[in-house]
Amino acid sequence: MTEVWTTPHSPTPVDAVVPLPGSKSITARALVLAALAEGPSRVVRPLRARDTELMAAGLRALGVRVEDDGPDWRVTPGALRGPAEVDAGLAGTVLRFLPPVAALADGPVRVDGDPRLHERPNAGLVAALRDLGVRVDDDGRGRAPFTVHGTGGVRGGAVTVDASESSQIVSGLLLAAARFAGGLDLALAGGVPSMPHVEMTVTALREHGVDVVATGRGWRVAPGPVAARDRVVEPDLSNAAPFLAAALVTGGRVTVPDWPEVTTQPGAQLDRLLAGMGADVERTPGGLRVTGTGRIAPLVADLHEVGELTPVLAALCALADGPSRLTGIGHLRGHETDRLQALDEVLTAVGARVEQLPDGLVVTPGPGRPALVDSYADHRMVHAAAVLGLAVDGVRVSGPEAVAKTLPDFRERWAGMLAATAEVPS
Ligand SMILES: O=C(O)C1=C[C@@H](OP(=O)(O)O)[C@@H](O)[C@H](O)C1
Ligand SMILES: C=C(OP(=O)(O)O)C(=O)O
Repeated sequence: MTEVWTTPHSPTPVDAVVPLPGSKSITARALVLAALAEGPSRVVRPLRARDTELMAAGLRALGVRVEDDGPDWRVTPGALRGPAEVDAGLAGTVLRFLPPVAALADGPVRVDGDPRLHERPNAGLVAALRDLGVRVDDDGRGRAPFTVHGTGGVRGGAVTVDASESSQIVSGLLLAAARFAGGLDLALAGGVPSMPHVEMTVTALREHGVDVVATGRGWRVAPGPVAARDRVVEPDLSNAAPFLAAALVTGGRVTVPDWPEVTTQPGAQLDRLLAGMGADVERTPGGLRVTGTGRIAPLVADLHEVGELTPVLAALCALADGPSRLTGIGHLRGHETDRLQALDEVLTAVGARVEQLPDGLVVTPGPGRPALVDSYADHRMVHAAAVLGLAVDGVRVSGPEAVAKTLPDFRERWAGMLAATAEVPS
């Protein structure tokens, strides 16, 4: 039977400190680079959630030792081997980061996952691997399931890549590129969304001693060793979005500790975006503090670079005091679900008016009404429903367990944030 979560309604202002576990994106890169490195290393304070556990399991299937060390991971690289099966679940990171690693293995590696994974775009990655001399058997559209026929090495060299549907195609190729015989000279065939995530990849590579330069057309990675390096993972700033949004919705205050001073995480842009929607945003010694002012201003923004923040921002837009326009996010149709369609359905169900654009959404708030909405197996749609439920009594969401993808105890943390509110003396 499908589980249904009645999201808590909170007419009182929240006042909470909400620590968050590690970044999904940084954990994924740390695991892959540790697996390709010259020697053993540790990933400290990694995210332990479905996506990152699948990444660890996928690397183990390829012959890498990834062992628990308390909450941390100890990674010992080994000869990459096939035949192997990689379960990518619904993780774009596993789908796009492991095939280039699999190409270095000495046998066939089959990549499969959830039914929705079969719909996630990947043609640019498969075409690039083929251009680099790797044999890949696929459905003709580059989508999972497919088999990468590793031969123990990749020629590498120059390649032009279509990454217009996902930046992860670029990141996946760059992460493994130092281990290609000729390195990689990657030129983009067109635009690429989520540039901060590509910068995160480039930064991580440099931290592992890899020589990577921007060329104007793309990036060039020199062949060479990947240095082993212990890495401490920053908190996941994208997962901070619903909690910080709660401060705006309730006119309260939420602090996320350990907010990094400098980071490539796209969630860092929440300070600017939430301030633009009317919040007071301060960096304090205790972390990033967002205080609601009682007003939620509409948002007109191009979210091309920070697409994964869209579900929570769109939920805020449905509660704002005027129409919002979010653009640059056509690629969200290929995320965990078609997020533009899903947001249209959910926001409409709770009373907003939504117009879908080819690359975005126009959201016009309306009187809130209770609704049963779907999670679409998408963690961030559950976050969006939770934000809506603070303001609109009676928002229920079916399939809330989707949060396991990046924040398995989301509901407990959400309840904890609201309980902290109740403890505040009046
Ligand atoms: O590299 C990464 O870790 C990610 C890149 C982005 O993917 P897209 O470029 O496909 O949007 C982002 O949405 C995803 O959540 C994580
Ligand atoms: C798009 C997302 O995930 P994935 O890494 O599976 O693409 C996301 O977490 O918002």
